[in-house]
Order: sequence, then C-alpha cells, then structure tokens
Amino acid sequence: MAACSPPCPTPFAFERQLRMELARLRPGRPPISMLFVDIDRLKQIVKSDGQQTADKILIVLVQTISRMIHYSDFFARIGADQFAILLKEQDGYTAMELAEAIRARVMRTRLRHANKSLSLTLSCGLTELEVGQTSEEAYRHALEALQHAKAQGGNRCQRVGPR
Ligand SMILES: Nc1nc2c(ncn2[C@@H]2O[C@H](COP(=O)(O)OP(=O)(O)OP(=O)(O)O)[C@@H](O)[C@H]2O)c(=O)[nH]1
Repeated sequence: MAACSPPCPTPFAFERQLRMELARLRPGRPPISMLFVDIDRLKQIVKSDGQQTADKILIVLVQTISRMIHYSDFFARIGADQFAILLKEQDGYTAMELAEAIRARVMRTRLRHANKSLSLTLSCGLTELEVGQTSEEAYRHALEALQHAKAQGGNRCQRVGPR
C-alpha cells in the first residue's frame, strides 16, 4: 500500500470518530456529512502504468483533498483506493458542493509519469448523518451513494440521505 502523505488515519480510527460524532449529534446542533471518495478504474491504471504510478496517484489525491477540507474535518483511508471524510458543520447540500469541487479539481489534475500525462477521475458517495442513526446505517447510505455513482459510469457524486 502506498504511504499517505500526510499520514492517513485507518478505517478503525474513522469508525471510532464516526461513532463519536453520531453520539454527539442532537436536533439543532450543527450538521455533519460523510463523504466516501473512490478512484475510478485504478486497477486499469496499475495494469497500464504500473504500481509506482498508482502510488503517486494515491498520494496526489490525499494531498489535493487535504488542501480542500477544514482542519477540523476527519479524513481517513478506509480501503485500497477508498477514502472517507467527516465534514463538520456541513449539511448534505454544502457537502455536495465540496464533493463536486473535489471531483472537478482531481479531474483537472494532470500527473506526469514516464513522459506521459495521466488524467484521473473519482466517484463520491455522500450522506448527511442523522440523529439516532447507527454507524452501520450511515456507512450503508454513503456506500449506496458511491455504488450509484459508480454504476452510472463514475466521475460523479451522488447523495443518499434524509433530505
Ligand atoms: N500501487 C498501488 N496500488 C494499489 C494500492 N491500493 C490498491 N491498489 C490497487 O488498486 C486497484 C483497485 O482495484 P479495484 O478495487 O478493482 O478498483 P478500481 O479498479 O478503481 O475499480 P472501480 O472502483 O470500480 O472504478 C487494485 O489493482 C489494487 O492492487 C496502493 O496502495 N498502491
């Protein structure tokens, strides 16, 4: 696995943080959204351009997202090419704007490797956390949204949630 730069918390740390945020959530308190981000067709990139290129892509992605979120947000690597972010004080609408901005920025990024210019796209699944929801339910919503985005061909953001 590629090293994350800056270092990424693990799926376990993310799960713990998600549970804490859900336990704190009350009616009238600031909203929180959860965003899943997954690189499109990384396996194909590994095949055609190699492991080092894939590593570089993962690092660039982490750096790009880190620059676009707030210090108080929680960003983790939860799978091989899958990342999750808890977006504090953001409802589903504002979080969707950020997800679209991340998607667009990554799509415009050109990576140079071995005299080749590579482009990259990603898919996003988004959900606003709900009062009384379990972490499993929140995961299911974000994953459903991500799978929907992938099923439509990728390079898009989808939201599943309360509103
Ligand atoms: N070089 C490198 N490759 C990785 C790393 N983590 C995962 N991969 C590779 O990324 C690929 C992920 O493949 P899939 O899970 O099928 O995802 P995908 O090809 O992006 O497919 P979709 O998500 O459906 O678009 C596999 O080939 C993994 O070997 C890593 O840290 N470094």
